Amino acid sequence: MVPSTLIHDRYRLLELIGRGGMGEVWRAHDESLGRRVAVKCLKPLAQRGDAAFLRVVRERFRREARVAASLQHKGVTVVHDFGDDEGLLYLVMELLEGRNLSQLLEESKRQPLPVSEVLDVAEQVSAALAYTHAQGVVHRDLKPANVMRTADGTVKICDFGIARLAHDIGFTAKLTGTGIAMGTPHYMSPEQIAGTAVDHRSDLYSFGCVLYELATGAPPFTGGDAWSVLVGHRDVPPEPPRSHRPELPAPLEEVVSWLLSKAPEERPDDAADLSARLAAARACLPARSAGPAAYAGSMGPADSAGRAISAGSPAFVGQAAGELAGWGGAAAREALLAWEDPAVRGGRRPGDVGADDARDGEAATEGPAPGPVTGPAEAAPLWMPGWARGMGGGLPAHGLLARRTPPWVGAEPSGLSGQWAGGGPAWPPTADEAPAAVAVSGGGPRALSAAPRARSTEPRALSAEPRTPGASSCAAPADPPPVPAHPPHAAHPPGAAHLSGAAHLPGAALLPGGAHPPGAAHPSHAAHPPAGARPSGGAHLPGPIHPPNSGDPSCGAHLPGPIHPPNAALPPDGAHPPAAAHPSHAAHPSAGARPSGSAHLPGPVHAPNSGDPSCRAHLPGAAHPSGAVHSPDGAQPPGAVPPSNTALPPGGAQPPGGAHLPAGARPALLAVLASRHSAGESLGRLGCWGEAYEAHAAVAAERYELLGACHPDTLTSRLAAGHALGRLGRWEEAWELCHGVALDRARIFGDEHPHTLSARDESAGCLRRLGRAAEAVELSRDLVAARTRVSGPAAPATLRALSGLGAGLGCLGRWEEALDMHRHVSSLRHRVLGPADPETLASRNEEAHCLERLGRGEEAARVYRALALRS
Ligand SMILES: Nc1ncnc2c1ncn2[C@@H]1O[C@H](COP(=O)(O)OP(=O)(O)OP(=O)(O)O)[C@@H](O)[C@H]1O
Repeated sequence: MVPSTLIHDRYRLLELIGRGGMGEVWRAHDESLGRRVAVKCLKPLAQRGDAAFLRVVRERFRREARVAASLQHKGVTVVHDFGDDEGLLYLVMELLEGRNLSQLLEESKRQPLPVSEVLDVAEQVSAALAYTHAQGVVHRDLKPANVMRTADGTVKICDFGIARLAHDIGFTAKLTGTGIAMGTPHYMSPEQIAGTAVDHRSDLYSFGCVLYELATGAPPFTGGDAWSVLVGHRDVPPEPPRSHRPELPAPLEEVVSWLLSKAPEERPDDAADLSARLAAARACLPARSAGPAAYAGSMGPADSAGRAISAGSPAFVGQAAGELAGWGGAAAREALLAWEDPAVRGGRRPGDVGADDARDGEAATEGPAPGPVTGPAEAAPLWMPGWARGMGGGLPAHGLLARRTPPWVGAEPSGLSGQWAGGGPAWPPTADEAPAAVAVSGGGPRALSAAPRARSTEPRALSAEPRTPGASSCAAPADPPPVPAHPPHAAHPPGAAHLSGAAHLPGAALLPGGAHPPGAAHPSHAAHPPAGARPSGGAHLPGPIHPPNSGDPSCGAHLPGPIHPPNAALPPDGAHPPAAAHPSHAAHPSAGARPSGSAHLPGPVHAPNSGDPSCRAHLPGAAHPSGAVHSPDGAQPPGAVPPSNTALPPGGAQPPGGAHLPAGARPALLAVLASRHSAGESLGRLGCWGEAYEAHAAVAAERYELLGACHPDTLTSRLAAGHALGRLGRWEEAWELCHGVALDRARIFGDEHPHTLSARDESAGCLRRLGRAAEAVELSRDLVAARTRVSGPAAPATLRALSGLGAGLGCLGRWEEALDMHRHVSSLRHRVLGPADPETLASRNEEAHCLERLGRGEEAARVYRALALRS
């Protein structure tokens, strides 16, 4: 948009106030009523060219705007009007003259606010939330940028309803059924991160994060990268605010900690419940600051003479330090003054979880912070993760500075002020792109070539055990997988190779305590994929990949080494000559000795439940780790597990790695990996596919090392890495990974196990994307048959397979057949899931698309119209 634009012949845009993920906010003039207003223009969506989808969005916008307009509370921004001006969705609000809390923090150089102001904001926001929650309205994206403080000190929450709209359309939660909200990572509740049900208590958690930031200067979790923030919310108890600022009144700390309870049921049930404690906190204030903060202008705290002062100014520090003297004495006063010290400000900030210097460096290379550079230039990059800048969390929202576009809007050309251009994945994914609870696409062998995260970068305070197994889609098993810790290298007879973990030599019993029989292969070989071994990876399953006591049928006690691929050039009994034990002389088959990735047929490799004897019998690392490729020249080809962690040191010394951890460390490390996996999932849901990929690849590599290539968890991670790569558009690699995992799972679980089928689903999707439609159709037909046998003809998974088949037929130009398929699916979904279910709507949409392609425009339009009404 440009200044002077007249919207709906009524609202003249005057000046851009700011820009967020959803659109731009303008100071405007209502020419009809002759008053100043704020107009939020949503970013245009039309370029997506999906008429039905746009209708759905418009309808949702209207619905949410109506809800927002119905809210009447002095703590909620008034919505006067909304509309659709030739495709431009806009919202007219009262014009708030003031600053949002993010701006206030930036302007105060991220100094914490004086306590009286924190309390003032707490009281006003809790009153507003108590009201809106009583109306049944959940904000879902509460953050400092969405809370305005006006010149007279009134605090108002913005964006009710609009945040929900963003949630609905931005990340297709409704369309895929994943239930994930588009939230701001620094303020996201654990349940938003987990993608589970979100209610008003999620707002209370976000509110706790906001208060934490106001009180300490930083949100509770601000790690050096995305996963550490997400893992922090999910698993790490926040550091008590008073550990950062001892002078905070204890009741205020209690309120913040209560709000930040991980489990919703442990939070207050009602924001009104906070009032007593907030009053108690206010009672702790010295008399002169016990009342509501005085405001002079809109810039922040006022000095004793009522002049506006900058929070970073000496006057501000003096004032706040004066408060401290009342509660915490000289030490507290010093603590606050220390914030002024550049050395303190440049170091770790409250809530940092695991941001090591290397990561900080990485973050710093991502470009200049989009926020106003009001603080010391060196401070922000050191503790604010680069990815978060692009996501708007806790960052200035006043939009006059560059801001990275969220991935979901990146694909659309801007129709506003030209600031939103950028590439991004196609959006939203269709239902068949998201067959599992978390959408799956593909990934590539290179998924595993990323070096694993240095352990030093892991959250320092991660709990040793998974907090709520099963709560996330890939929680660690309550008990670690049955992989005994490897005894110290010294325990092995000289020259003897070692069996890794619980792997068994054919005919050889595993010695108690994981002792290794002489002659067993060295575990490091598991990490040295032989020639021709192929990678796997891909689909992202919504839960632990293996049942709780995952008796891996083919790998026995979780072979820590590679899986033997079919047709591998191995001795029939699977035993390997001693020479093969060391990677440097391993008897890697030549590249031609086994089928390369593309030579594998995408169907079953072994009979169902065959208990793949090769998998059980082969020594770990012997010849064929399924998860890796070893090129003849020894270079790690795409998909190989990073060699850095796996190289066998000269002289046969044990390589560093999980297999050599002290036994007690293993469960903790596995739990950390599970958390990191979940964080990767959350990143994916947030559209950060590059980072999701890195997280999954790193976890895959570490699981490979700890658990072996054919452990179900390793495969899950590899599949997830593949999925992320697919979302990055690297379909060839995605297919390699998905296909490989499908093969491995077929061996481990059997051909018709749901996990196997999920991976094959993904393979089919990749094939379609690669234009290998005939193969995709063939695979989809097999899948439909298998899903029907396993789950029944109307099971959601079967319907997704059918939908994939329809999509493949469409790719082949067989639109009539595709239409039949989609109609069949939508009628079943209609019956099973209901007419308004997103999956039902998605298949109706496919139907309409087929009709269009068949030149049956009127019928297509009818379906689109029905869809728009339905939504
Ligand atoms: N009614 C209003 N009056 C004045 N300024 C407003 C009003 N509503 C929002 N703003 C300001 O406009 C700017 C942009 O707001 P917007 O809601 O688009 O972005 P955001 O909340 O920072 O990000 P996102 O939309 O991604 O959550 C912010 O600085 C916000 O404080």
